[in-house]
Amino acid sequence: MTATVNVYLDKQEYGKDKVRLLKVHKDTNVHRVDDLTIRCLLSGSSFTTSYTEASNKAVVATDSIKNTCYILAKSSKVVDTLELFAAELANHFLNTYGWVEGAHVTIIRHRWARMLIDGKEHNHSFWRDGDETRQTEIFIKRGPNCKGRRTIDLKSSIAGLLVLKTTGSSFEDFVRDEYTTLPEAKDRVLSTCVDATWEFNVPAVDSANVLSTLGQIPFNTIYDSVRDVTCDVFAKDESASVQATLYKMAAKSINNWKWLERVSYALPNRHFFAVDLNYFRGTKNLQEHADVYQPVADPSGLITATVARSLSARL
Ligand SMILES: O=c1[nH]c(=O)c2[nH]c(=O)[nH]c2[nH]1
Repeated sequence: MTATVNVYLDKQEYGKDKVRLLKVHKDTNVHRVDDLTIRCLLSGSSFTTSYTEASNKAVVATDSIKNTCYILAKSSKVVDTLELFAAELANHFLNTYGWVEGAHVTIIRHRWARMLIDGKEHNHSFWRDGDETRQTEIFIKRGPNCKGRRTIDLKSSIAGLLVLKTTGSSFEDFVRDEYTTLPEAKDRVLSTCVDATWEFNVPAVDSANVLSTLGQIPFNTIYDSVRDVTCDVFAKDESASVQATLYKMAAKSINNWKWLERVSYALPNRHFFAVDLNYFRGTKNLQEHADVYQPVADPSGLITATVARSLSARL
């Protein structure tokens, strides 16, 4: 006889993923678009029996969750501010279904840049100018003791911003031992695909005040600013390493915005190695002679860090 192992449901969340939606803002004849991919996940102890006892009594169908995304996109005035639209969605599920304890919404916004036609920005034609996306993730929970309170975890990010600089980057003075083959580089190509995430400091609020509290945060300006800082520091820093440049980027955005608690970066170091052409008539292409490089897709370095506001800076 096999012994029965005691198990329990440790965690659960369910909902709809990859809800695709294009909102066209037609308030003037200069149309704007928000091309979104949405994930809405619900959680709470009432859903336990759907896993453990095959009871669907509490289950809001994921199909209804998908429909809700479209219905709110129709009525919402804030689709163009991802954080607020995500909050509207999460709030809707908590307000509509009293047994939902947590609503977790992630939205990805895909890029559409306005076309330049005859030298002018076109009113209603767009092109995809890169794979970079803007994202936000909000998790609103009913207060554990006070059901009318809401705690809000909110972070936003830029993913897939591909950048490259051809000088102003070195990597020297690292550990040299029997495992080392990498030469010191006084001047190298630096390229990375930026993932940057900034976490907001949002106080717990009454359910009625979720949207008005969040409405005070200039989310779109913060997004533009973090993106600008990322590019500005990348371009201007005389980089000693990806680590050192990353830290400057993150620290600058925390300094710029009182709302930001933590800023994280994940920066793959997409290597470009100077090709040794010495075999061909002694051609010089290493160190200060380098101008022909081989991009190496794999493996890449991966440098990650989170920089947080220190307690003294909060006072
Ligand atoms: O900026 C860098 N950081 C590293 O840790 C590292 N390691 C390496 O091989 N090249 C680099 N570059």
